[in-house]
Amino acid sequence: MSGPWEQRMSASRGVPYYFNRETGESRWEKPTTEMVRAFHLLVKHCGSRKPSSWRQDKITRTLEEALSILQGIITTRPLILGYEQDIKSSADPFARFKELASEYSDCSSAKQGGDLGEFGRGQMQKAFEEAAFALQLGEMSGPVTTDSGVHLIYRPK
Ligand SMILES: Cn1nc(-c2ccccc2)cc1C(=O)N[C@H](Cc1nc2ccccc2[nH]1)C(=O)O
Repeated sequence: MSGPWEQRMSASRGVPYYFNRETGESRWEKPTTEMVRAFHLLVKHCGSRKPSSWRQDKITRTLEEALSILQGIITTRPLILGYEQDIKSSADPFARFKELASEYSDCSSAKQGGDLGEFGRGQMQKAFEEAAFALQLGEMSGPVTTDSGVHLIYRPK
């Protein structure tokens, strides 16, 4: 069984149950092992769960500023377009996404272009998981907010 789930035997009932070693969750029904591969660009803010990153020791921007940087209203870059518009108007959106994630994402996955690899349900923060699983292949999300900050998510073809 791939992903964080493992099958265990219930001593009291004498039947198998499923334990998620990442979240500590147990359930009787066998979890679907649907997995997705996603990349993301994270802009943290002062209220983020961990308001620091490889880019900035102490992140002080507000949530509003993080959102507008992601959507391109206030940009700290020479380009007039924000990240989201920039990627959408690019000849190769996925290549552009990885370039911007490598340079601007506040997640340590920036080192590999924002690649989070494959993950199943129950591994990422719920809002991120729902958005990632709802994307079609080759599609990018709009801004997705989690406790970590504001994300753009890309599901490669
Ligand atoms: C979930 N994850 N994978 C990596 C990662 C993956 C591949 C290579 C290096 C790091 C980093 C992280 C991570 O939680 N990073 C956090 C920020 C963050 N919070 C997230 C919430 C949901 C999905 C991705 C997220 N990344 C941090 O650096 O403060």
